[in-house]
Amino acid sequence: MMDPEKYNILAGKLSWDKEKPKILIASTVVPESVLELLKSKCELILIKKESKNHILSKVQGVHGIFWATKTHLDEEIIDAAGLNLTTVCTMSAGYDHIDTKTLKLKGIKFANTPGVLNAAVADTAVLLALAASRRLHEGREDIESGNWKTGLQPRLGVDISGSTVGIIGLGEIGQAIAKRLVPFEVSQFLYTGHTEKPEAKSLKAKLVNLETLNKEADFIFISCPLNNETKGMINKDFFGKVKKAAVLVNIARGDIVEQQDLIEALKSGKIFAAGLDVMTPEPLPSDSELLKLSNVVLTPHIGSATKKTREQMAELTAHNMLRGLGGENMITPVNL
Ligand SMILES: O=C(O)C(=O)CO
Repeated sequence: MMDPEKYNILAGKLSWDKEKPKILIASTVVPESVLELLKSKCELILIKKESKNHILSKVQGVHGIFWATKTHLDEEIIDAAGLNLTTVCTMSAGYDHIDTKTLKLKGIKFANTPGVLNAAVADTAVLLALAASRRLHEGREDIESGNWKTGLQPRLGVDISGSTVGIIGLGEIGQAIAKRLVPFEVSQFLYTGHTEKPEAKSLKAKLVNLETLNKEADFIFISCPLNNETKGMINKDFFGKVKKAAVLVNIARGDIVEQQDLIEALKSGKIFAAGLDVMTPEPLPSDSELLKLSNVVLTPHIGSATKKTREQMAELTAHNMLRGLGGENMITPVNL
């Protein structure tokens, strides 16, 4: 349910001098309650097809872009919007699909939706870690193919209890993953990052470099943003040093991992298993080699896909948009 007071929004007070501002909403996933709120203040231009040409044909003259698609919001679309455009809000935490350089150059305000999805994404990470380490996919295959052996199961998994968990990027999502794993009796948490995180103290997590995490972690969680520094960071070199019984979980972005190198590592037994919510490309083609591997558990980028979380993301995006258009401080702006 929408709570107009939640963000202390100027919902009632917001008014425009002349006509209502126009917002392009590139989404079919925005809840009706959020559309209603926006409709009361703005003229909405709804994009029902995710095709770039369709978006280009609708975007001209808009004041705001509410972006809830993984389509690249690139310079061409931003240019096509024209000079009215003041505010872009993405209904996502990550914004590697947004041309922030062009937004900055043009002085366009930008906001994302951090925070509200931490729990859902961290839950997905734990789901994948357990599923991959306990060979969920292979077990299912055994049942389906009639290969379920009687007696004690020979397909042995690896334990989280007593393990060393490495978290690449101890931001809010990384911390939420670690907090969920504490009751699993993890032996120690390692994390990588540029600086020590104050929150790491209560988790007794130790800041290490990627090389140390690579060599020591039994479970490796990727929870950092995709950028020039992290693109392709988990590659052949990494898999050359990883523990044979290690489990890799990626809930961040597919491009942080060199996917072909991961496939080779999974096939050759350099790594035990992987649980991936993100991959390259998305959607993954149905003939991808990843789908042929038994030691991989895949989910189709469902990290934030719960009803409550998506409603909260949409609400936050809407409130950012109204504030941005109204010249107020946005709730979760990105400093470009
Ligand atoms: O919001 C995001 O960036 C996500 O990818 C959620 O899974």
